[in-house]
Order: sequence, then C-alpha cells, then structure tokens
Amino acid sequence: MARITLRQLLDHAAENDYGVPAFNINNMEQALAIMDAANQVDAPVIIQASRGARSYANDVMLKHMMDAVTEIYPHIPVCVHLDHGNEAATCMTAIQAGFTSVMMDGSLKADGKTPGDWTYNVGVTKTVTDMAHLGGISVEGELGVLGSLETGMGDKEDGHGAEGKLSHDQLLTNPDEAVKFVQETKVDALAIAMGTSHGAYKFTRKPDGDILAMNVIEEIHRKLPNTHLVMHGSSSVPQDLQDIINAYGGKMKPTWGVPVAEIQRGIKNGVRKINIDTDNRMAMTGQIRKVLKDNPEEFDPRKYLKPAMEAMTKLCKQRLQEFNTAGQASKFKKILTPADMAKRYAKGELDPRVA
Ligand SMILES: O=C(CO)COP(=O)(O)O
Ligand SMILES: O=C[C@H](O)COP(=O)(O)O
Ligand SMILES: [Zn+2]
Ligand SMILES: [Zn+2]
Repeated sequence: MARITLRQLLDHAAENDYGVPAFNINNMEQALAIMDAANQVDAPVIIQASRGARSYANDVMLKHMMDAVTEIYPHIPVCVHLDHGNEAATCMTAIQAGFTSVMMDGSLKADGKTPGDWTYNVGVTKTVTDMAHLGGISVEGELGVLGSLETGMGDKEDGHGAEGKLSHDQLLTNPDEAVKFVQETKVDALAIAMGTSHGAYKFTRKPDGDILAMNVIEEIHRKLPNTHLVMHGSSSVPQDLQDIINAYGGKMKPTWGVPVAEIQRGIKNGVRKINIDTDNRMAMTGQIRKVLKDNPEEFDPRKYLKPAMEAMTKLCKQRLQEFNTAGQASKFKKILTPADMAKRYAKGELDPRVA
C-alpha cells in the first residue's frame, strides 16, 4: 500500500530535482491509464480529483479506485489529492474519503468565481492547514488568480474559475506576498498565477514572456527556495491531438498551451507539481472519435475506451519522462503514513523555511 502524502513526495522531488505531474481522474479508465504509465517508467505520481470528479464518480467509488490502484501497483507511490477545494468542508470530507493531500484554493471564494482577498485567502487556507496537518495530510494553497494575460479574463472554462476581467496585479502572484502567505499559512505547496489558465484555450499564439510570465516563478523561487511551487493549467494542448480530434468530426479552434520546455524551466526553479487534465481529455476524446468514425457499426464501449486509455497512458508516460519523474519510484526507501507526517508537523520539522 503505497499511498504517499504530497509533502513527502515533493520533498523527494526537490532533493532529486524533478517535477511530478498531477493528472486528474473521473473514472476507472483514467486511473488505470495513469498507473500503467507510472508503472512502465517507475515513477511516483499524483492522482487528483476535482469537486466535479467527486460528484461525477462518488467519493466511495473514488476511495475504492484509489485502494485498487495501490493494490495493483504496490510499488508505485501514489498521492491522492483534492484539486481546487473551494472551502474548508470540501477539504475535510476529502480527507475523510482517504485523500492524502488537499488543495484549499482561497484565491477564489467558496462560489469558485469571486476572487478572494488577502484576509479571506490567508484565513481559510490557515484553517485547513491547521486541521490537515494535525492528521499529517498535506495542503496546497493558491495565491494569485488564474487567467489570461492576453485578455485579462479569468478562467471559467470548466466551471471553477474567476468570472470577468482581472487586473495584472491579480493575474500575477506578487513574490513578496508569496513569502508572507507561506509564512502565515504554512502550506506545503503553493500554486501561483503567471498567465496559465485551465482548459484548451490558453493562448492565441505560441506563448512568450509577455503572456506566460515564467520570470515570476523565478523571482518567487529566489525568495522561497524551499517552497514547492505548483503550476496549474499546464496542459501543452499538443497540435497532433488537436489534429486527431478535428480529423474525426471535432471542432477545436486553433490554440496554444504551455510548452513542455517552459515547464522544464519551471522545474529548474522550484516547480514540483504540474497540473494536467486537458491533454488527457484530448488524448482520450481523439481516439474515441476515431474509433466511432472508422467503425460506425461498433457499440462495445471497450472498443473505444481501450484505445482511449492507451492514448492517455502514452501522454502520461511522456510527461513523466519529460519532468524526470521516471525512475524515481524505486528510490523511495520508506513511505511515511499520515500519522508519521503528523508527528513531523507537531515537532515543527516541516515548518516553512523562508530565505
Ligand atoms: O490545472 C489543472 C487542474 O487543476 C488542469 O489544467 P489544464 O486544463 O491545463 O490541463
Ligand atoms: O480545474 C481543473 C481540472 O481541469 C478539473 O476540471 P473539472 O473541475 O471540470 O473536473
Ligand atoms: Zn479546471
Ligand atoms: Zn487547476
């Protein structure tokens, strides 16, 4: 049983200079596809479920799927993480369901739409870290609001995201505030805003520094060299996946995602968790479209879900290799339980170290 906390996993990643992709799941096929990839390349992995995933699949189903994958692949450390918790209660019920890590996204209020101010964000995030750490569970916070530096619009493409126009100050995490935020909340990982957004339509052109502000990450890393940084909205939206979808009846508009090279630059500068959902959605959908178009007589779901899973495994494997996560699973000597981690928090061993 190798369910690992985010904190232990990212501490290992920092010591060994790699990043860990956090892939979203909603169903068995996605869970199996991720684990197949992690197993093939000996990588630890983060599997995350959003509020939408929890209501789609049911917490009990998710809990047992996570038990199942750790039983099938006992040698692969798996962190089970809540993506974009909107309030303390959402985080606590995830912990009850067996998650080893939660995101309290206080950059937005509980409605998941209205930007939260400093006092709100620090308050709600600290409430969650205080409680979660007592049980040894890790917490990711977010400072800065995800959205486009091209248009100034928040990202509400998939339901969770700011509505309307945002200022440059909101769209770019302030490095000095990041230091204060980590000190006050004691989060284990910090998600930051620098121009990425959720979904497929991130950039209207190949991003440069004006619209994907990687320099902000570098500056935050200089001030917070010991804090694990998180990049959300980090799908690369590969052209070949857009082409497959469009070749088989899809209608995706031209778009750009986050180039892998920019993520690799982030990993050199403290980025340890990289959130990817859209690329996997596209990989699966492309294959489903292809099978159904090529074989209109087909109605056995396994006939299209199997190639969909294979395409997702291929994508996950590629990212695990590109982020140097591959080869790291067998390096873990001991997986600490949440109870072990709770003792470490209580002793102050895991308090933020601010330069
Ligand atoms: O950030 C994400 C989940 O929190 C996913 O981002 P993408 O939409 O770029 O895959
Ligand atoms: O926001 C991140 C992921 O893409 C999850 O999306 P979702 O809320 O539609 O499940
Ligand atoms: Zn999303
Ligand atoms: Zn996200």
